[in-house]
Amino acid sequence: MDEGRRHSVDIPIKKTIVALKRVRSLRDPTTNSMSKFITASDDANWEVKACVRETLDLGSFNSNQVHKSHKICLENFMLETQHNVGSGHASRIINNRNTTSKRSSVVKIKASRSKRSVFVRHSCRDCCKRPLEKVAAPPSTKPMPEEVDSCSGTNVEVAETILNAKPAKKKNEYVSWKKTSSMIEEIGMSRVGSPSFSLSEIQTNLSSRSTYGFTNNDEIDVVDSNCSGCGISNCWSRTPKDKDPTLSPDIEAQELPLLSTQGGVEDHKVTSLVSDNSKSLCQKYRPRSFGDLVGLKVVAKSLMHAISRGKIAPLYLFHGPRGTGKTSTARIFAATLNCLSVKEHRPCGFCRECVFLFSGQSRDVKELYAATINHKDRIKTLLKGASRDPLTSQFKVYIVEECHFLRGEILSAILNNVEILSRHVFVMITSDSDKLPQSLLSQCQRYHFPKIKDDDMICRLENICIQEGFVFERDALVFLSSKANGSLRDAENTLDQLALLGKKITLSLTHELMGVVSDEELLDLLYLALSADTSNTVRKARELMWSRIDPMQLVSQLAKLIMDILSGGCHPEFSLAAEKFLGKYAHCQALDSISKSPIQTNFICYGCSELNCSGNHCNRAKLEAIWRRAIRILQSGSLKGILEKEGNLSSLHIREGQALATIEFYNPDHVTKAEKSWKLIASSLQNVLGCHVDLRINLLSTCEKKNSKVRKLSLTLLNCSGRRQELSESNITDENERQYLSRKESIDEIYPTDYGHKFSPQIKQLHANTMHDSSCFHAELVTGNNIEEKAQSNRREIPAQFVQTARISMTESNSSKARDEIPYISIEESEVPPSCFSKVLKLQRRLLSCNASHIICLKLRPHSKSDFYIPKKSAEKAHFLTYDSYDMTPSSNTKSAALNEDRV
Ligand SMILES: Nc1ncnc2c1ncn2[C@@H]1O[C@H](COP(=O)(O)OP(=O)(O)OP(=O)(O)O)[C@@H](O)[C@H]1O
Ligand SMILES: [Zn+2]
Repeated sequence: MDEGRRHSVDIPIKKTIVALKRVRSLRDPTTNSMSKFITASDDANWEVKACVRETLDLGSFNSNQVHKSHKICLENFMLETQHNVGSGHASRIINNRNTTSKRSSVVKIKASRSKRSVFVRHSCRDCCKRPLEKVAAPPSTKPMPEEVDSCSGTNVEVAETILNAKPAKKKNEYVSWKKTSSMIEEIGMSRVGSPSFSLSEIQTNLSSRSTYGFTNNDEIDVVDSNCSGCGISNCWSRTPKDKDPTLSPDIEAQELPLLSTQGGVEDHKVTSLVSDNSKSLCQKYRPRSFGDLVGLKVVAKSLMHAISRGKIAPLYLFHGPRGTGKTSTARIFAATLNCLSVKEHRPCGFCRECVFLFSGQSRDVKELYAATINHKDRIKTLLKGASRDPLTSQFKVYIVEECHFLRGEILSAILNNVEILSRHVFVMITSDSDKLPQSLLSQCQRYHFPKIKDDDMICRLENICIQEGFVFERDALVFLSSKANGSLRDAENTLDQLALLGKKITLSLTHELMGVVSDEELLDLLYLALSADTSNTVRKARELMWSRIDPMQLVSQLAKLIMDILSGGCHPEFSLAAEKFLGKYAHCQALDSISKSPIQTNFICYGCSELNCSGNHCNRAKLEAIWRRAIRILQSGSLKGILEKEGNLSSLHIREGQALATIEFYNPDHVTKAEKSWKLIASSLQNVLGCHVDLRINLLSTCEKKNSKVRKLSLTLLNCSGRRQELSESNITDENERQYLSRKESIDEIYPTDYGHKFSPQIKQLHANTMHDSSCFHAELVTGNNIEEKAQSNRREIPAQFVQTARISMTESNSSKARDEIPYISIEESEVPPSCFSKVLKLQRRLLSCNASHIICLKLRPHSKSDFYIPKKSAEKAHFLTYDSYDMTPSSNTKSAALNEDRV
């Protein structure tokens, strides 16, 4: 359960090897601990002195079990390994669990995809014999040679390997030594020069064991060994498994915290003590309280509530991508379940249970790999052990890693027993929940661990950098996060590797380490390629490939960049590259065509069916990114300035290749300006979105600015293809808007000149007369000379109901009743997208039922003003007509409210 026990170091092997090749020559042994990487480096020199076993610890140690001299020893080892000094002479003996089966610590080196895990077990008999009190004692001041001597000749750690390569296929989850050795070779241990690490010896030792890792102990403890714990930070040995009577009270009395309750980077300081240098960042910053978890608020909250309300399920499933905190959360959960503190913040990190758990000494919390229990006998043993009451804790917790590897019968055994067991919790962990059978999924409480968002990751990395005293370029961290694919562990590991190069984390260094080309270079290449400069393109591409990058990587980066540019509107996280691209190469035709190519997907309002979207369910960041890009394309500086500072794209709906964009201002002057240039704005948005854009320009009152949730009462239907001036009670009350309205008395200001000609003088007059009349509705759904006629001719395309309703209104409007008392609706069916018919109907019905004083129908034929039909009497009361728009704006307060409540 402890750090070392599960995996002291999680290193993606390939990445590390590549990184180390680069890093090794540059590292500074006084500042950088390479110990954990040496394990994975293919040319590390393993000919070391006897004390190496202590220094080889890959960072697994108990944070309060530190020993300065061993740190020195470690540093010395670093030097020695580099200079190939000395030869190991400590004998290596495979830990035999059948002896005084005690703790050892395990280093797991993960080959992330292959699911192989390498466990390197270390134990140190001499060191381990030291009583624990020594552990907590001040760091030894003994000179290093004494330490070396004290360690020499002892039996030392040997590598043990479990390769769970394909356990699902293999019945025997323990892979043959052949595989083991090849794995060791793979991680660089083939270079072991000293007898202590000779493969043959390990082989002999390992092969002398019939099985690996398991004996018939009544409870399975994969990592037990015969080491009783030396208390040295760099030693992987552990204190005895049996409860050390001196430990718990002492620790409690000393109040030596292993972890914080508040979370945050600061707290880790406490835990790191002297041995920080040899810990990987992942270990050092492993979360130890719910507050430490990044990007897992919901999960943390839910688990905390479960505990505080005593609703503990017997079976949990934590699933999600790698490196997102599943194991850490499981440990925190287990710690909280058993924490003895009565205070609010749990796990406290101080109490006996917390200390035991986080130091890997808890006897009641066990972390198991599916492969290790994938055998009938073993699961039997495990369940037998589980059936006993917890030894010291409140709950026995079994954390089963990679549970998708569990065989059907094993899983059934667990599921059959899990309900019977009391005070036992199984936490199943998997990164591949698709492989899990339904039986498991339906029995457990599932928690999904999403990929960590880049922003969260950047924030975390920044904190770490500050805490570690790194000088960093934020762009480097942004880049790191973007490459981590949601895995915080990956990001931390890469940062760790970068830190080996020095305390300056720069973008260029990051690029180099990760073997990628910078955006700048990539854009240059893309520019060349798209501007048909073949020879230079080839030259540039060669240059890049010869310098450092793999051709496939280059192609993949290029493809991604192009995708980013194409999707820049919908994925603002990618827009950095796209922005550069557009800003720098706006003149390039080919690039223009890429960036302007239509985006077919409805990416703004996912499944949003609300037409008058307030923007709440649209992603604000995305809208902002689109808005920024649209502004940038504009030519006019003054318009740009106004839109940038005063304007806001509040919503965007894309349906069937048509977009409806709403932009908002708080000042009528800005609205006027925007209206005058609406064509420009619409076309720049069109460029960004790649589809036809209908624009709405809204004036918001200042009180709306204060409370952006308060929206005007308005209702918009379907895709507008024009603008709308919104007049509602909210803006009427505002002084600015009053001014705005009064200015609008001149009808020519209402519509820009392009459209002015489309309106007859009567219509214009009508607008002017009714502009401030808030007693009537305005509806404008429509165009067409003869709705009935059109309905007939298009009957097949228009749902019967729609036609019928249209007829009704037509009929009603033509009835003997005065037209000014009857809502009149006519419909230009050809312009109504079929998907919107039902909405037209709903609106229509609502209007009919709410006794609107007047509904004016404006038949619009954009190029023929004679087409306008306005019932004369209605016209007197008519309020406001937009054009060419399926749009209605209720302006009476009460009616507006009624309508709004019932929004389609
Ligand atoms: N949500 C997170 N909050 C804080 N740290 C995290 C988080 N996720 C990952 N880390 C960092 O990554 C390291 C590994 O996390 P952990 O082992 O919990 O991930 P995991 O999801 O269990 O991964 P895997 O599935 O590969 O076992 C932690 O030590 C921590 O430094
Ligand atoms: Zn506690």
